[in-house]
Amino acid sequence: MATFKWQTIRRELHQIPELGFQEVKTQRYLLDKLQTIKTDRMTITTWKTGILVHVAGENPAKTIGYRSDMDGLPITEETGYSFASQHSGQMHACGHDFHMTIALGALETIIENPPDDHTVFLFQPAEEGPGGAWPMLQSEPFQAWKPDVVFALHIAPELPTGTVSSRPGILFANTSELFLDFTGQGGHAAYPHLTKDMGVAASSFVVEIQEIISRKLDPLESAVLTIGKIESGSVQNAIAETARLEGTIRTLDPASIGIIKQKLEQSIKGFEVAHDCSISVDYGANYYQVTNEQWLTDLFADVSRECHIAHQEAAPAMTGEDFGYMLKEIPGFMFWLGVDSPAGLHSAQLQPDEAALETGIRAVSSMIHALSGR
Ligand SMILES: CC(=O)N[C@@H](CCC[C@H](N)C(=O)O)C(=O)O
Repeated sequence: MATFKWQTIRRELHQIPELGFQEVKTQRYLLDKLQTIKTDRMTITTWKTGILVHVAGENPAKTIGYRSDMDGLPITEETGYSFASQHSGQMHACGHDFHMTIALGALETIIENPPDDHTVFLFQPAEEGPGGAWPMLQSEPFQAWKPDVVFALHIAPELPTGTVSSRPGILFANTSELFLDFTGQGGHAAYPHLTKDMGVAASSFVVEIQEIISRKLDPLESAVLTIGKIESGSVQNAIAETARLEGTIRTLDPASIGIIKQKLEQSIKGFEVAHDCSISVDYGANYYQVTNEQWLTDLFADVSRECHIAHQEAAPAMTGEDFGYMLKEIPGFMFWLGVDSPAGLHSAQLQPDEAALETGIRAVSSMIHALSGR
């Protein structure tokens, strides 16, 4: 029965994905659900499209924070779900519908059986971009209830349901978005010699910059440079005057991001001369690495085993998370929750196993209780 309730909530949230700082319906939905479980112990406040919920402890010595992200992605869903996204071109393709449902479930468990310490549940907007963690961290409501310790989870499609995974130290990478705009001389497709073709320039650029990782960075450093979107031209028989590339840079060492940006800028200068064009670069949102505190990660492994949830050591991943900014200021950790989906994160076919909702709720609420009074 309880599983059915969380499944319903997850499905309702799945239908209303919204992009970063546009989570208006999502916020309304969560506020309505929170009203149904509201007690005198709970204080609810909003910040932008986010929500903070304070639950007073029985005998508080500190505040424990738990964070869920809220936003969807600009991806057109291809799951075939009967409860697929009702928002055209937007999808919960990174599991934030799961994350929010689990936070609600853990909150309800905590209300039913309050720990000694205070708890703060953070529903944070804009994780996929432009980044809600950093401004939320500095907001007045966050500072008023600032947790002494904070944690979060992320679904892991490649791990079996009923399992969790984490590691001490670095779990997620440093990231920087990358937006490049090429401008040259367009013209008729039949007269290429009279133009500066930005379709050709941008395509060559995508290929050339692969060498930054393979030839210009120390091979012992872990790094990714991905162009995920290419846009150029408007018709088959004209040469494009503009092109836009959108991508992301990822590194495990924060210093490597600077090296990659410097090499990129050198390539840009060379390309401007070689292709007689101008190229502007914008690094968008930058996230700091997720670094897990050793004692908290160890405690989580013990808690998981005690509640019969299989725990395995994770490897660092090149995914990014603005939760890294919270962990930079407050001791904490993040863990992966197995959801056994053949399609991965950011796939239009992502189908996490809803049985994992119960595992997530149990893992989070048990960890809050284990932390309380320590
Ligand atoms: C867990 C996850 O998938 N997070 C996102 C974070 C995106 C950061 C930013 N928009 C960027 O692309 O650099 C990820 O793509 O790893």
